[in-house]
Amino acid sequence: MLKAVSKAGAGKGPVWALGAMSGTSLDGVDAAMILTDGERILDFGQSGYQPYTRAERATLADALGCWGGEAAEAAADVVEAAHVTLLSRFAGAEIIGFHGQTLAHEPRGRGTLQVGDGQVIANALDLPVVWDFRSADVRLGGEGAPLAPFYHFTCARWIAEPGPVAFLNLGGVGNLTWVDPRKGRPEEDGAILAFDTGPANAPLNDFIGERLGQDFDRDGALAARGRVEEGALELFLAESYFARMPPKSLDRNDFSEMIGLVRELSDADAAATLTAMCAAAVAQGMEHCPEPPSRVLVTGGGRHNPVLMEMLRVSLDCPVLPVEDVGLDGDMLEAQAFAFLAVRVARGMATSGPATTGVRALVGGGTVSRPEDG
Ligand SMILES: Nc1ncnc2c1ncn2[C@@H]1O[C@H](COP(=O)(O)OP(=O)(O)OP(=O)(O)O)[C@@H](O)[C@H]1O
Ligand SMILES: CC(=O)N[C@H]1[C@@H]2OC[C@@H](O2)[C@@H](O)[C@@H]1O[C@H](C)C(=O)O
Repeated sequence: MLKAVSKAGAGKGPVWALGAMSGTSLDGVDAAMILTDGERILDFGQSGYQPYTRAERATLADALGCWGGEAAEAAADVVEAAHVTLLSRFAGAEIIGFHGQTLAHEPRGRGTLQVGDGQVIANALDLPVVWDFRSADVRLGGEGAPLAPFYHFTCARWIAEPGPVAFLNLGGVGNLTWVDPRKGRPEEDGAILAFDTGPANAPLNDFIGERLGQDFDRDGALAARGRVEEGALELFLAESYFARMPPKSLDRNDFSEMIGLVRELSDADAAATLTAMCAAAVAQGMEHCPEPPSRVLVTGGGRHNPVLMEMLRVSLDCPVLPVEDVGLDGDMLEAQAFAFLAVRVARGMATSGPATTGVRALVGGGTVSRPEDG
């Protein structure tokens, strides 16, 4: 067992790593394997998804914003159980990258909290587990998020992108990574600029849940029938977050009050307006890119929403494509990112830096837990 981590840690060759991500949408856990040496992607492997039940989702939702206590412990139990169920279906991994579920994120305040416990996962799977990826970055003055950008850089190299390109993740929260793959490594000056754009699907999901008891606006069907309320959109864009220079990051519920801006509207108009807010936040964020990217490659569940994708196409000055168009898997990219980052942590490589989280210097965040005997 110990051999596995020292092998992944000390060696230079590629290893199969298994990454798992429980995102801010609270829909479930994604897991994926990649073959990597922490610098390159050599192959993609098995992937899988474990949805949370309605009751599990409610337990997680109740714990959002908690820094401890019973609600957070109950959430940790749910997260650990779902991960053990999902990850035990995989074979051949040498190391696991376990992101966990973010319950609270206040990088300039109390810190950042992802549950559950990587040691529990290490013991159950009998593999070394890298986890708590964000705390070290926050302790050193960084935002602790986003962390996928070093992986996005590597993806840009994998697709042999000739110049600057942007990756846009549309999960519960949105995040944008501008990368210049002409630079040799993600740590180099000018290789990356990354930040959270604003809320993405979370407020829309919450609204749809509140009004219609559904999980989300499937295929944008409701928004497609609505009209965007420009006044509400303007009020939303007046939030100081959008003018703030990156790096910057958000907690899932930082913009939860924006539902108030659409409360008086019909279901369809409210859905259209919340969808437009997500797209407008991205458009504002694009202004921060050091130079225009040739295209925006979209990952995360929001790329399945044709209304949102069309709004992005109308408001951005470059092609907007799902990452599948370049051969990547937009449902698994974040899980792959934490597999990649696990190998980097095990090998003492950086996982974030001034251009991704605003941390003072390059930092390799993450704790390594090895399986305990017994
Ligand atoms: N067919 C679809 N139509 C509309 N929206 C969709 C569709 N499929 C997924 N979504 C949206 O995508 C969300 C899930 O996205 P994803 O799995 O990327 O989120 P996450 O990984 O939990 O979040 P984050 O990246 O913020 O951590 C769903 O909750 C829903 O809002
Ligand atoms: C604190 C936290 O969990 N942030 C998530 C969240 O979900 C999207 C966005 O906000 C991003 O900043 C981050 O996740 C991705 C995987 C990241 O770290 O790159």
